[in-house]
Amino acid sequence: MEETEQPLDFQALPKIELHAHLSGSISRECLHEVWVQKRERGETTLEDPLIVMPQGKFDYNLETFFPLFSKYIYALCNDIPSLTYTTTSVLEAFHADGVVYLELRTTPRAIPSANLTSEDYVRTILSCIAAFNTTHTSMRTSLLLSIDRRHSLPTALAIVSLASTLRTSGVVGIDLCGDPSVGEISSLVPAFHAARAQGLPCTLHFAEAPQSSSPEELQTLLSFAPERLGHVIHVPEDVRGEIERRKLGLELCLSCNVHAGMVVGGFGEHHFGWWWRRGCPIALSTDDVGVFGSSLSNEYALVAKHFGLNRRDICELARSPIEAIFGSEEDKNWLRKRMWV
Ligand SMILES: CNc1ncnc2c1ncn2[C@@H]1O[C@H](COP(=O)(O)O)[C@@H](O)[C@H]1O
Repeated sequence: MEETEQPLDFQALPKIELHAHLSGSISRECLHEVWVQKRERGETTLEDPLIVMPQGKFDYNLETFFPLFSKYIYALCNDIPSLTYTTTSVLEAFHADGVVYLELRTTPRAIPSANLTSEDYVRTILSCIAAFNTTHTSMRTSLLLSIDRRHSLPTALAIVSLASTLRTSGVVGIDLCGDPSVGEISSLVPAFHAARAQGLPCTLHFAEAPQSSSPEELQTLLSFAPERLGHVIHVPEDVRGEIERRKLGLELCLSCNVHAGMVVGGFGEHHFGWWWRRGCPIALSTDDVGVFGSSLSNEYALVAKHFGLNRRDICELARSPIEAIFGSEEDKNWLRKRMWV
């Protein structure tokens, strides 16, 4: 920040969040509340979330991070009341942090113990979003459906088909996510071709770890013609050039990358510095604020501090993802009027 400037209120700054995984965005306090309720009703034998994920612990690496979902959070958020409660709490937290446009993403999952299909799961999340959009008109939220790297082709195709069916109900695109150390991307090619054929925009976790950054994998991912990429960490120079040429939207998650040890050198060395003002829209994003503990307003504060961005730069940065949202032209116009200059 420049010496003469008033300090910027990063919470009041209208912000766009484009890379937030629903289950990873649930705060541990919220998980604890769900756990207390379930324990009182004799519905869970799980350990207290505040013991499993102690307050103040944010240094999850990729080995300890992914099992949090499969072994714990999914076992706790496993019926309509817990899904509704946690989703609404996530929406409230983004709203309170000054987010005006949110593309939340989630992996459709069936919950047989509650008799829920993966479509029921997605419809439950969509109805929370619709209710919140109605009551909180200063923030607009829509949903991306995530394909996990470990999914089989039939599952991935079913997710694309579900996204297509639910387009009029708040689904705006497809994401590719999951543990970067597992999964064979080439088997999923037909699913992304199907998404393309149906006009569904795509964002992909890209070069997130060395294991998921081979030249073959990066070329395969670029062949999906994605509109946006997430993380973009281990990207060779020629591929960076291609990303710049295509002006792809970039979802950069600084705290996640630093806390999880996915980048070296800390915040000041983050590749945000390389991508800033290269012509690609940049959406600073939280990834999993429930796990890594940094709100979107804090991500803007971190960038201002470590890269010396002044008020005007921050407003330019906050506006830059308008063109990269998967929402409508009307959403873009609405944002153009609301975002600070
Ligand atoms: C380190 N960053 C990341 N990289 C890759 N995938 C991630 C992720 N953070 C979250 N997920 C994906 O999102 C799921 C949880 O939310 P949903 O159940 O879908 O709402 C995780 O299981 C993982 O597949």
